[in-house]
Amino acid sequence: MLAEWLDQGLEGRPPSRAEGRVSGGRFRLSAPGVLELVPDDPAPEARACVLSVGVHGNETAPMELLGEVLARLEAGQLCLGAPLLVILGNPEAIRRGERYVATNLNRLFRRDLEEAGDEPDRARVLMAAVDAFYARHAGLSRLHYDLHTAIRESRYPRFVVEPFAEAPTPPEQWRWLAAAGIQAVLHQHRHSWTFSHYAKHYHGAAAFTLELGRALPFGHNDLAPLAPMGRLLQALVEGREPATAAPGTLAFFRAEHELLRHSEAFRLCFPDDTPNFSEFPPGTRLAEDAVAGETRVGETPLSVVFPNAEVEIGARAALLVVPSPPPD
Ligand SMILES: O=C(O)CCC(=O)N[C@@H](CCC(=O)O)C(=O)O
Ligand SMILES: [Zn+2]
Repeated sequence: MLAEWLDQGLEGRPPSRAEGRVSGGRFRLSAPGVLELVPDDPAPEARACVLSVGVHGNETAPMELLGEVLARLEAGQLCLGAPLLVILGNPEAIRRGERYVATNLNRLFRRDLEEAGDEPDRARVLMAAVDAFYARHAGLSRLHYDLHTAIRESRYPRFVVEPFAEAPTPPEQWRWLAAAGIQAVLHQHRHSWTFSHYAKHYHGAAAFTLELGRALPFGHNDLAPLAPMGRLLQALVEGREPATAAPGTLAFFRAEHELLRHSEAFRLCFPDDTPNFSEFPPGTRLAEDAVAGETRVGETPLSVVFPNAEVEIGARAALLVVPSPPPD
């Protein structure tokens, strides 16, 4: 039923059952594409976990990975030990195989959102679902992993974005992520109104956007490099303490500037296939814009992450980042 729920959601079919049991607990569909699972007895190490996929409709590997975890739960190979909120972010975009339909859902997670339209409405549904879920499990530590894949190759194929927020990241996260095959961490320098930022900023959750390789169509993903991440997700589902590794394997970066597209006549001055975390020396011209003029690297080399000249006007066209010391 659970893996079937994911397939039905992807195909736009209504689910065959809105609630039922799995080993160790019960599940309920609380909104389209929103599945809540509640254990009979939460394990001592359980966190209240939000696991989201498909916030961008063309990022399929996380949906396949989470589908495998749900299939194991359904088959009785895992026993539910923690409350989970499993979210299919943008079902219509998933059905179309597109990043978004009208506007980027992952910029809309703010409580003062006033925009009208399908994606703003979806953001409101998801914010309400997260608020209600964390309120129902108020005694537990909060976690949100928002699973994505990136448009381009990357010097670090698997990395996380740590949203900017007051709440510090619990240090165990670095050990879990290192054991799960994450290679780099990018600390955001300002509010970004992404889904993971929402959970961290408004709920104090340990929250990340996880980039798990490149965005490819269904059936073209190699899930083998994501096996350690699959094991981390399984541990969270069972409420077990996940495997840990020394965080010394993680490369840490912090965002220094956000390059915005201000006009139609915006272009990036480097090839489209430049991998994430490519470094440019001082003086390099990075972008030209009819309104903002040109952007050049200053005295310190800058690396570029998520370069995309095709974003909506006013949106982020790249993050410019520098290495940073590991957190204490
Ligand atoms: O590869 C790209 O250019 C985009 C991949 C992607 O969707 N990244 C997320 C990052 C969210 C964050 O900054 O936390 C996004 O752009 O929404
Ligand atoms: Zn994405």
